[in-house]
Amino acid sequence: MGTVRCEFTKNLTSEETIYHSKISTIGTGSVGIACAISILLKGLSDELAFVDADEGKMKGETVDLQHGSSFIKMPYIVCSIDYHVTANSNLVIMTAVVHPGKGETCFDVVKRNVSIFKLMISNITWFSPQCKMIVVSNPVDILTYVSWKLMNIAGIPLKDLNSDIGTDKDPDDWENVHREVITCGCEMIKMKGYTNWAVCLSVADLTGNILKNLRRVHTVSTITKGLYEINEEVFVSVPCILGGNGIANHIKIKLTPEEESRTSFKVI
Ligand SMILES: NC(=O)c1ccc[n+]([C@@H]2O[C@H](COP(=O)([O-])OP(=O)(O)OC[C@H]3O[C@@H](n4cnc5c(N)ncnc54)[C@H](O)[C@@H]3O)[C@@H](O)[C@H]2O)c1
Repeated sequence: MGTVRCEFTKNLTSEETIYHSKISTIGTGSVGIACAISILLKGLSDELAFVDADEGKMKGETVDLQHGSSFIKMPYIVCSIDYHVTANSNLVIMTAVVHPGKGETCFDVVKRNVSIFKLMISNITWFSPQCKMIVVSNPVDILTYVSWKLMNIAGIPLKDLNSDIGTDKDPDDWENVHREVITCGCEMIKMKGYTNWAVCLSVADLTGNILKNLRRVHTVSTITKGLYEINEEVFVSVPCILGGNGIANHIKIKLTPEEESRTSFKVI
């Protein structure tokens, strides 16, 4: 008498599974798990791997997801504190972060996060030298600003309808939108302690563009040395063409002298 499996089916082909779009998420906190769910619900991955330093939490999240895997039609969800589990990923999403300990200054925490980041990068590239990476961990970039003259609805520039848009003279006070973009993250953190859904749904959108090589335009934070008179290696959110090779092109926006002056800053 053979195993139940042998009695139940007759095997015709190799059982070895070939995966086509493996995604790994480093960090299984509120952002890592929301990214995973957003990606799974879009059916973008056929293998998902998690790495986190907190083994108990990581295993708990993984088993919880595995229990629901029949509803998302993606059975292969694995985890480990060791990066070998990420081997041959097409895409790796970095969400790991450490928070300030008692008496730690902001600079202490930044230093610790930089060391973690370096370790993550070396491990990820060792096991998946060809992968693309999306970094969600903060600080993502040091500067976000709106370029009003390019804002349009159905191709009609809002600046043509209201030449004072975004200025002190604007009767509609559109500058308030700019202020809200800058402050809404902090407001949400005051309300729920963290933010995750909007950013992770956006990460899933970027993931689809990369895995399907859609070459769509997204505003993402990228190195901008040489653009807009920026002479240092700083990351700034600018519109980019995103495809299978990651960021393929910057879109060169024509800035007014006033907008360009906002890009001049000192790197400390
Ligand atoms: N870009 C955005 O718009 C945006 C939005 C929300 C959050 N974030 C950022 O995303 C990051 C994650 O946020 P979160 O709410 O998920 O935090 P979290 O504290 O819930 O999760 C972080 C996870 O990282 C893990 N971790 C810590 N050190 C690690 C290491 N060395 N190796 C592997 N895992 C490690 C922790 O165990 C934890 O599970 C933060 O930097 C946050 O500021 C960015």
